[in-house]
Amino acid sequence: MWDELKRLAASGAGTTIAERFDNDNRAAEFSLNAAGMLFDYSKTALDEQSRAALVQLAKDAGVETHRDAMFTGKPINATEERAVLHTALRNLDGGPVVVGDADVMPEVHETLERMEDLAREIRRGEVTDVVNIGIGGSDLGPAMAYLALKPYADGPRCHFVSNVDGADIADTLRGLDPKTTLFIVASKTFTTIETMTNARTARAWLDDRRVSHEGRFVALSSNKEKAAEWGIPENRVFGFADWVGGRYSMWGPIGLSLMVAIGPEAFRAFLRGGQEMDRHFTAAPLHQNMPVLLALVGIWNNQVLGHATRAVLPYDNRLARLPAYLQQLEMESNGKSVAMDGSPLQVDSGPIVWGEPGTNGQHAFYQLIHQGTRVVPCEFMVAAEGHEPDLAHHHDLLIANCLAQSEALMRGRTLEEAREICARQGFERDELERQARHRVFPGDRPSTTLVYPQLTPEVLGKIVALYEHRVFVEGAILDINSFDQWGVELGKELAKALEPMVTGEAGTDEKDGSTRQLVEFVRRFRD
Ligand SMILES: O=P(O)(O)OC[C@H]1O[C@H](O)[C@H](O)[C@@H](O)[C@@H]1O
Repeated sequence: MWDELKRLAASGAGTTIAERFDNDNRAAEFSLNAAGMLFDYSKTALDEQSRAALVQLAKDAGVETHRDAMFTGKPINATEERAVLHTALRNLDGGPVVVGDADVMPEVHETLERMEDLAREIRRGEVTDVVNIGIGGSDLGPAMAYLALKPYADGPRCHFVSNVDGADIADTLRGLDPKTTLFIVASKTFTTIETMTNARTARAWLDDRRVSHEGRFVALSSNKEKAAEWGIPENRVFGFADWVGGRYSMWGPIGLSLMVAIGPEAFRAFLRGGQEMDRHFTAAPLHQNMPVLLALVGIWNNQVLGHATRAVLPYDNRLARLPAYLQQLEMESNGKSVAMDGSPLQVDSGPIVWGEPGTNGQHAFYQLIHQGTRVVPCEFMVAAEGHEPDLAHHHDLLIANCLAQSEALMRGRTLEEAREICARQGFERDELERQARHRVFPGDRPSTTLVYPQLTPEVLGKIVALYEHRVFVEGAILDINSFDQWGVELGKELAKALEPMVTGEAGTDEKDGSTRQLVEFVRRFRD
């Protein structure tokens, strides 16, 4: 099928995206309205044939069987022999979900209710600031969502400390009152060096100010023993099972900071949104299935056409951390070189994901997107309505900018048009020709646009679940295990060995010349 797709791509290469709009129905035929959102993928090089071939690719890869295996608790994370059931965390009014021979839903509900009790208590009490200490999946989800849902945040202020760089926690704690600050230590394993180092620093910060630890710490972890060892009382520990992957964990205890900020009701709305996307994903046929289509467009651009990156461009300032969140979700899930059976991948792994909110990006890196030599498929997203009714004219401009970019990418500007512009500006002959060439836009650059009504908790839930399932579908098609992350281990091991070299307790003889030189240079400032 890959060969067939490449053949279709080559045979379609002579037709531009803009020319494909000669068919009046293209916009409707190459978009999907589901779960209250519109996903428009008509500004891509796909045609009916290539889309059908991609749907067939998904079928051949057994996407539906894999999907059902995930939702029914089969151990699809085969390198760690774990089920993958973050969807159970948002299965609010769904049926039982069985892992092994036990229904996991009673415990999911019980934990959710305990979280809600604590969140209510915190929101009623004297806590002014909540500091979530976590990294990766124990940071990016709640940090992204806290910013996204600022209009709903009526609880204590939340802060997110992730980096082992002392600057992070120092800057966060400066100005906070130790008597009204609550620390949430969020770590699935409760062994992550960055998080445990920051948590110890938080404890020392309280000690230095002679404030008792009592009631000041909450732990979110799968490793309840380690959390207990750390001295956090059992009723302040919120556990989750190993079938919740770190980067898929914001729906459960890892979302506590968000729940405290926006309140349990709004958090439930977020879960409901995720569940609605799950229902769509499990019920809709592949060719009318939003996560599947988003994945197929991704596969087409990346593995078939060979575009190595994709830009996520939310025209929504509150989604500023979404690209970072998606970098972990997509790249930690699908950045792998071997198939499930350990053999080398036959095609490229998942793409490099990056992005920034529009319109800021327009004034920075869009130059390359429009005129660079490489094609960057763009994923635009925008809300029909903002949260600032008094500033509706800002929102109109925001939408206009978003739509203008996808139009510009597709249409481009011909040399002829550029010459006319230059002639109007008074350039003549050779100079006109030279100037005109700088003003040409190649066009024919693909993009998709997701439009949602407003960035509410429910809509955010839908968007996050949409991307989770997109990653799942791409992983299934590529025959990748999207749920392990062995690629992060080597650096961790080497860092452990390097620390005593940095402090001078161990020599660097065994290291390569470059590493030795770098350590020695740093050490010059220490002695
Ligand atoms: O939640 P933790 O166990 O502290 O893990 C935090 C993060 O670090 C790991 O190295 C993984 O790469 C991430 O997937 C994980 O989210």
